Amino acid sequence: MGKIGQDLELQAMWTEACTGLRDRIGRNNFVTWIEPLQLRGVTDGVLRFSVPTRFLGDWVVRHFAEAIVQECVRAGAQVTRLDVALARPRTDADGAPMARATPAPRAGTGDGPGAQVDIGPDTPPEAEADLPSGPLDPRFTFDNFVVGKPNELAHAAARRVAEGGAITFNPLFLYGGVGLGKTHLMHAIAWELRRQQPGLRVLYVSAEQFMYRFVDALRNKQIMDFKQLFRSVDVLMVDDVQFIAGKESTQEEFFHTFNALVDQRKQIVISADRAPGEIKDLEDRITSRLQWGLVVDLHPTDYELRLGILQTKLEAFRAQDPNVVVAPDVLEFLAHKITTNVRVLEGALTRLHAFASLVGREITLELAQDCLADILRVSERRVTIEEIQRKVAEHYNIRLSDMIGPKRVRTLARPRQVAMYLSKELTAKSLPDIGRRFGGRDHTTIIHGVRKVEELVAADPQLAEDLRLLRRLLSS
Ligand SMILES: Nc1ncnc2c1ncn2[C@@H]1O[C@H](COP(=O)(O)OP(=O)(O)OP(=O)(O)O)[C@@H](O)[C@H]1O
Repeated sequence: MGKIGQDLELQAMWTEACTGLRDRIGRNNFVTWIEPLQLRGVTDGVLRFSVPTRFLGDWVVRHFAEAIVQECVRAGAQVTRLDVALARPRTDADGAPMARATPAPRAGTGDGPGAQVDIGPDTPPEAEADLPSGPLDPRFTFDNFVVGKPNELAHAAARRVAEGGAITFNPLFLYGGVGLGKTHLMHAIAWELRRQQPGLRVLYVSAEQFMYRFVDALRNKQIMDFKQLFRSVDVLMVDDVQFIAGKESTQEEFFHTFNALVDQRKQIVISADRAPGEIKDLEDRITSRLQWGLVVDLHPTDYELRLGILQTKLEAFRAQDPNVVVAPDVLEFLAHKITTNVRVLEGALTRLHAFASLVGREITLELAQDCLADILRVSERRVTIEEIQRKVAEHYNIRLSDMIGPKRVRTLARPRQVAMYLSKELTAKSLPDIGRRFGGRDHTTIIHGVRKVEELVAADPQLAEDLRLLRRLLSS
């Protein structure tokens, strides 16, 4: 048979094998991994493919070699293994075989039939040379992280991951309200891993960056580079994962990235503002994967932790400028008053420090109250609906998801109404806003809930006591 006849026969065989492969490994895998392969020929029982990237070649050999060989045999080819080489410009215009890459072929790690990857000169791909990680804040280290009861478990888990030893949980999922130290802990892990193992490929991105890079890659037809980058890291850290909720393609890509890394036993660290099960519009399969490892909650700060953070910060300021003197009762006062989040607490101290440097005298309680009047005013009424829901759920021993969910049984409905009532009383949110935070309920449901509690409380001393206790907890 002439060359053209052989080429046609080869093409027909490959088309048939592809049909089998699509059924066997699923459309997504097929489009991602098999479509970019170019069958160059068959020599001595070896299927020879060219691949656009080294990563794709490695991946195909590791995951699909057996399937490819079997489907080709089924389609009539007499082959026992495959060989992939990086695509190179052809050596002449009429399609002579492409030049083989220079170094000796490396044995593939593939399962099943023998496979070889010939991946060209031994230059690291871009992903290995320079990982485009999101910027890490130099202040966000373990040394600067103050540990207290509300965050001790999250801190211990982060430390464990930062040791970089055998993976004990994957992923580590850190969640908590605004400004409670999630990003700080993520950066601390990345710093520590980089310090201890400089060769480790640690990639930290916010979920937003993940999405924009994905969209960019799609637009610029560089999706394989994108996959290569995210699947070739040793540790992947994604901050604020709730951002991808409702964004279908990004979720899909995140899902595959996640699976690929877990398959390779690479560590993943995720943060979010709430527990996996409470992130609305996140696909179930992602929610369940996020729960595979260790899910840890950063609780709202308590007085002792806030005081500890203030003392640590003040020490840092004083190391730079020993003339700054802040009376001890000022820190206690701030730790009592500013309960919203650590970011606000830090902001208050920074302002005091700037003020003290300017006026050149000790910061007394009076001066602090003056200087921080606006922050203190806001703090006094800054309780969030999420905090209220969490505290009320804890108090009545129900799950937070049930507080927001649709079930109407009395044991859930009453705590829900209490939380609605407190949300109305302690926050400045409108009724429709509150409704949205309670699983998208209508504002009339909130009015009903508030009235119900008002009605009951007059006759039910236990409920009155519950409300008193909850108010105290929420304002401390
Ligand atoms: N335990 C802590 N010790 C020292 N600093 C802390 C601690 N917790 C939080 N901070 C500081 O509070 C600020 C806010 O923390 P961070 O940015 O980590 O919050 P976050 O939980 O990621 O919030 P967001 O949801 O807004 O992203 C940072 O400056 C961080 O250093």
